[in-house]
Amino acid sequence: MVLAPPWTPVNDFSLDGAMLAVGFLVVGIVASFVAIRLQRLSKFPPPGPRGFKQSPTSRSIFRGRKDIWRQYAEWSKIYGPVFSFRSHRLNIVVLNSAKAVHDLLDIRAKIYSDRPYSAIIELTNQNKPIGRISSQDARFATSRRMAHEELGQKGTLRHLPALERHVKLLLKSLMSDPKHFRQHLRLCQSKSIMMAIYGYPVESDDDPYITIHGNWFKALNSPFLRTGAWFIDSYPILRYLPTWMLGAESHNFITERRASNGQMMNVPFEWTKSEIRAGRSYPSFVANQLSQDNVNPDHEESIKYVVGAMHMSGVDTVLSAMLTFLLMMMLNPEIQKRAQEEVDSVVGSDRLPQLPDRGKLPYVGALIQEVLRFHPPAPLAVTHAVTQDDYYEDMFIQKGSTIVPNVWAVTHDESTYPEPMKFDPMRYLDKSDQDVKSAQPDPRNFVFGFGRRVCAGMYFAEVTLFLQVCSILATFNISKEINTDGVEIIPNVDFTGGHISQPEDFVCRIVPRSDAAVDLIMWDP
Ligand code: HEM
Repeated sequence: MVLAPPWTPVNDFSLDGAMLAVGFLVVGIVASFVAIRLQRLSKFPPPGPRGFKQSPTSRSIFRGRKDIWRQYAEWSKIYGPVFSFRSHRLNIVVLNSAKAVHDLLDIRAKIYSDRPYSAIIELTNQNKPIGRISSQDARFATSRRMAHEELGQKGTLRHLPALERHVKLLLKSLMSDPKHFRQHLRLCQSKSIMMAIYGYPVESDDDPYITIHGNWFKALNSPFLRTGAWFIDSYPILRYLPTWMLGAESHNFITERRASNGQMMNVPFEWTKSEIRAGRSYPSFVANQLSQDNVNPDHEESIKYVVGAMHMSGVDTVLSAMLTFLLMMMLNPEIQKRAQEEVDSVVGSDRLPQLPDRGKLPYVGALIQEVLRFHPPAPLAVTHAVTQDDYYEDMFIQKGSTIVPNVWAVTHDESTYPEPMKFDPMRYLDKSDQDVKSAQPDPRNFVFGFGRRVCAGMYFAEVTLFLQVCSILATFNISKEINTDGVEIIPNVDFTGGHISQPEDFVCRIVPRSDAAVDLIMWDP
């Protein structure tokens, strides 16, 4: 006799079915729970100061601390080289190491070369110049090509005689009125930029274009324009409200900034057009581009926004490096002397340095690299944005995140640049033939930005820097100023905040090196 198992149900089929269904349900619930957990786990953003939201405290960080790059570098010691935080709805990812900036902004440039959308930038009409347009906009590639054509290596060389003339005038001003070196350096760079891009001859500090640019720059560096500082960048719908509803301070800022951007873009551009119509134009960037066939209104607008960005970016960046150069020469007389000896041995004393000397002056080249490393003119470069979801070392970086390259942290990373606060051009020179690897990475790979957004005026910047630095070394000694008690004034090594950071005001003595140097400065061929 075969006994049925005691647990055999009367109705086999329905009980099995019910149990199976319950089983599937349980497995399904567990599986989806695990899947959701796994997905959440795998979508962990880079670590960072969580709960750091836009609050009165964070507002003071964004708007208060001037050297925010140092704040970020301190956070990177806690959270790692890639950290993130939120400001309202903005995801902000800060990159603090050479590896991270290279891996993401150079190697993955295809998706990391956009600019973050910003309602405040749009409201202030700053969204059209090349520095702000999206990498996905059709005008981006043509604008970059145009900039390369006009102020790349070949294009810059066309302006060399004008650049040398402006440096000569700079030397004359430094000799006759050394105390106002900041104004003279600024004027020299403004002359060079305005001539190269608009063909406009800036005559003096009182020139109306110098004033327009000066006002524009002050606002650029205002804490108002710091990444994450604006509530409406997180809630762009608010940009449709009348601006007075954002408060009097914001309303005034937006109104003034809009007018200032308009002036920067339109006034010099219209001046060049009128010169062309009158048949008198220097072969500037604008004149060259407008003289091409088939320039339609769209193309004309692109030209206007490329040169506008070059004007905006090209003056105070170089000025920053030149001021850091003077400060470092004053504080490091032995480095100054060594550089002067190199210039003397290559250039001699009967002419000023010229561009072809550059390759024969390795120490001066290294000195300029060290100036750029010691204080990058744009310590946080310009923010990028990522155009699709991405992972980096298991961290999830959400599409649209704002990416902040902390250039200052990279150039002050002890593992790459030992004793980062020491000014030492020898970092880039091989100490001996056997010790080739001792040379540290060229900071120009970081300070001029990354990937498809790398500085569009890099070559022009390097040429103007070389001519100014080298000509000053050839003709002047820079030393500490003496106060009325006969005591040397030791300057603070301190820098302004903002997108483009420069040494805070300081004093120094700038004296011609010899009678021969005076003759050289005064001699007009
Ligand atoms: C020492 C001098 C300079 C430094 C350190 C510097 C640095 C930079 C940096 C960090 C960026 C952002 C790159 C990025 O987003 O990754 C940039 C962009 C730019 N720079 Fe420079 N710059 C200098 C001089 C100049 C000069 C002289 C010009 C013009 C003649 C210029 C024109 C531009 C333009 C147009 C952009 C925007 C490029 C874009 O968004 O596609 N810069 N620069």
